Amino acid sequence: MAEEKRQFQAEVGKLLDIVVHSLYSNKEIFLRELISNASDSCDRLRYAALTETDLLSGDPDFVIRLIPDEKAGTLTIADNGIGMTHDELVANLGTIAKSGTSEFLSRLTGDAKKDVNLIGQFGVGFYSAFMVAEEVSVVTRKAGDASGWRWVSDGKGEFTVTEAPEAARGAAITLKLREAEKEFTEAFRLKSIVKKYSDHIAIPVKLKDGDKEEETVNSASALWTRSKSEVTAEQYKEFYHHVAHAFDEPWSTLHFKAEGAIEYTGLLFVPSSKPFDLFQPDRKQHVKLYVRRVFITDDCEELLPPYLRFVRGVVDSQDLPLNVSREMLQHNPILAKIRSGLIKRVLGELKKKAEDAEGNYDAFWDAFGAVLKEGIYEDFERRDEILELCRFRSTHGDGWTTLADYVGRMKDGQEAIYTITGDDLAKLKQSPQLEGFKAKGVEVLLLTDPIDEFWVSAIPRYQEKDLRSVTAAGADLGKVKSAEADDKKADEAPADEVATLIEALKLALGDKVKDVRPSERLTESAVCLVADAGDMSMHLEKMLRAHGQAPGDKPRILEINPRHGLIKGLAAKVKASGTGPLVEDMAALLLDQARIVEGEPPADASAFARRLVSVMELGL
Ligand SMILES: Nc1ncnc2c1ncn2[C@@H]1O[C@H](COP(=O)(O)OP(=O)(O)OP(=O)(O)O)[C@@H](O)[C@H]1O
Repeated sequence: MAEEKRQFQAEVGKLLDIVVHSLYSNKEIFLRELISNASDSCDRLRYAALTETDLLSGDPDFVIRLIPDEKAGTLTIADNGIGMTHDELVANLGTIAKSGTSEFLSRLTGDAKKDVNLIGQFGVGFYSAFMVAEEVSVVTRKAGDASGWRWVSDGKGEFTVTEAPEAARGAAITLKLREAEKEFTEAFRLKSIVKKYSDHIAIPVKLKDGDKEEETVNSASALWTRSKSEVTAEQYKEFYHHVAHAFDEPWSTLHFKAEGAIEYTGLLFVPSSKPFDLFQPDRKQHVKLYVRRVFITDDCEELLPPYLRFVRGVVDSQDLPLNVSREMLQHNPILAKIRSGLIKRVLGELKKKAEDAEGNYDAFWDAFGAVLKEGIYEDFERRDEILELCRFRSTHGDGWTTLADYVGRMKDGQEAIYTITGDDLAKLKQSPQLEGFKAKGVEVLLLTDPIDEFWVSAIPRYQEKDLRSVTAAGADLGKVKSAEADDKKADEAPADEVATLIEALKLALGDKVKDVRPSERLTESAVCLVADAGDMSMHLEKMLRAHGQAPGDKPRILEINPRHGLIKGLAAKVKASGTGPLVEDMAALLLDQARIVEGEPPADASAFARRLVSVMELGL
């Protein structure tokens, strides 16, 4: 077959451009990436060979070889792992299969300093070879195939693929080093890079230094099988980088051995920064499953629930059978026990860090709180435990609060834990719905994650206290004692005038509102909109509408503030001279204004403008 020329997918082109223009300050990490890929490839073949032993024929011992050639100025990283077919080669090294790639690339700014952090979260894997090489060739043969392929590229938009009958099983990546990067042929330099980043790789990494005997340059034992006292913080970190394809510091490292009826070892990490794909719809968990040190899968949903998908690492079971298939994993009682053991450990660790002043729990919460909160309504059994781990913004100061602290601050007569949902903290704080609560010193939780809408309505109670939205009708503020707020009663428009005004407003607004009623919650604003008990909250409706799935506009309840000058004036006017076009215009303006404060446009913008102008003219 003749040489086949192909273009990189546009996204790869863009990524390569950034890589080549050297965003990385430490280029040596290319070796970690390539060794990491080689080790994954051996892991996958080891697993495949459990059922198809022929795949290992003639070459049963896995090894990764580093072959520097000073004269030619090349470095080869060769493995005898699973290798790639022609189509896999084209797909794996010509496209990026990660979900969210385009979205990620669109976030790059072109400013090297900012982009380097983003790229760090994303990981460039194989493509990092182009940081040091002017040309990269990959010679590969898939285990079980008779013949192989050669892939060559200078990273400038195109690559070629030709048949390579001589290819050995696995993959050999040869880098033609740039003039300035020739140091990567020096044995001493390579050894120190392997020690630094790849010591924990469970497969031997061998280096041939000139005429000297080939030597193994890593420890080549699975890190999680070593005892804690033998592993340094640096080694844990490097292992985390390898297993998570991450670049940040782990926020927390859990290394443990469960013994008893079911035995397994775990080495788990909680990252310190958000991975770029945290909110992908698949909500996949990321802990790899091993059985007696043989890699089984990195796609085992049963291992951890979606609300712990920020956890990275490995679990190695003693008890599962080696030939465990995906179907067998599905309702496996051993796996179910491992899963609850892992959840317990992770939640226990979070609790410990939350109680430790030095634990930097706020940083964790900032990054992953929104994910953990999914557990409040998905893991009924551990709901209370998860709720205790949650942190909230509230009208009480600027920091985070726990629910327990909130309950401790509840006022005499306050029956419920009050919440308000929205998408912007600053705007929420200004919401007219909060006025009455602020006046009575009643604290309100300010919830701004999309997930909040769902769990708030799903959990009715915490410590025997109802959770109630301030925007829902019937938020019984009346029962909360407050001398200052009670004084304001005296300021209200007379009850009969208010009743007449309400009738006039109902008549003018018709079915645009579900009801009109006097408000207890307003102190400074004239009006606000609230959802009737049992109706969807306005914020949820807005969120659904943004996703094109909301039911039509539901009429809301318009609350009026009988203590507000405008309402008092309007009530007196209606009492004295009845309703008319001006009152109708004002009614419509009041409703539109309440909508605007909720972040919604007036129902009819031109009618709104016309009414506003005519009312303003009267004021002159
Ligand atoms: N030595 C190898 N042997 C077999 N397949 C390989 C090898 N190196 C890379 N691949 C294939 O190419 C794919 C892309 O590799 P690349 O390093 O870009 O990404 P990755 O390892 O999947 O993820 P990350 O970018 O997070 O490192 C791999 O998923 C794998 O399928």
